[in-house]
Amino acid sequence: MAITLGPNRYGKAEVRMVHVDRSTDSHVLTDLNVSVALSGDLDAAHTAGDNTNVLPTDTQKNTVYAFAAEHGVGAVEDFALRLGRHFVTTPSITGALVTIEAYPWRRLGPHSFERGGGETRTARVTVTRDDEHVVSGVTGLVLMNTTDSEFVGFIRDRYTTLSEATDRILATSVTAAWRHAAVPARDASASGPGASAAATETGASAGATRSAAPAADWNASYAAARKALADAFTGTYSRALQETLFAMGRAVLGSGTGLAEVRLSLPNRHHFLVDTAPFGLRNEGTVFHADDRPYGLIEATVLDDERPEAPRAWTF
Ligand SMILES: O=c1[nH]c(=O)c2[nH]c(=O)[nH]c2[nH]1
Repeated sequence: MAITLGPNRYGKAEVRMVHVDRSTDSHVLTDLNVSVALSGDLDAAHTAGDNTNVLPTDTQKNTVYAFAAEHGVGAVEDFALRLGRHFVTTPSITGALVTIEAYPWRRLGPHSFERGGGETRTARVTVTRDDEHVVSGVTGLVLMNTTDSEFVGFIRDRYTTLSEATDRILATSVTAAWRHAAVPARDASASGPGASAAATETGASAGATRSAAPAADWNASYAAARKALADAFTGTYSRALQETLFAMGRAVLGSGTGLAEVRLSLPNRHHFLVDTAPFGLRNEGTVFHADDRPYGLIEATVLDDERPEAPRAWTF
């Protein structure tokens, strides 16, 4: 039996960083959870205990803080790209995955904020010597329709007890991630705080084959995609959560230019009508039990099939 080392990666996970931009009287608060995973010429670290090629995860964590201190944060996609491009300048490191969760804070005043209980914005950036991918997304976006949802016509076998529902609650907590077809070239993306510093770094992007695109307004793109998700959920008469999912995926791809693919994961947050007959009361769709588990889990990828696939964007 020959035992060899398979694919591997390593990095600092979940660097919790809060950044306060004080450059205006109205402070800008950014609350992030940043994870880094690096790959490259790391066989000897695993097989011979030789750390010559290892950039410590502690250094990776420090780099996250240092980049924010030096350049500010800006859109999470730009911050992740700056970090990823930096890490692959280390000779032994050929690939970097930077994932970011951005926690929402609602402004209460110029320097006061209330933590939003709502959704988390996400970014997943992969950088190698040859290509770059940006996937933006959202998780924990909880939506409910109190009507305009049915579920009928499904298979019935000897184990089926479910009644057909012609008017039910449809609720879900959306996890969605959408892939941008092109990534702005280093110079084009170097806008916002610290742009000049980022633009003057020497890096691996020189000579790499990347599909260059104009500087992206990641924040506007995120807002449009998020609105498309909510509008499609609200506006679709649903014969199954599967149908709603596809409508949401189509809406995201149509929400802006340059979106190639969206992956959706939608738990069906079941709301069961409570039987009030034992109390001599009718329940005409007013009193429900919100069940937390088990739940149906509806997942799919929706693609613009004129754009090339990019499995590396998801499986790094
Ligand atoms: O929208 C639904 N899709 C299903 O596949 C399913 N299965 C089920 O029991 N309820 C539902 N609802």
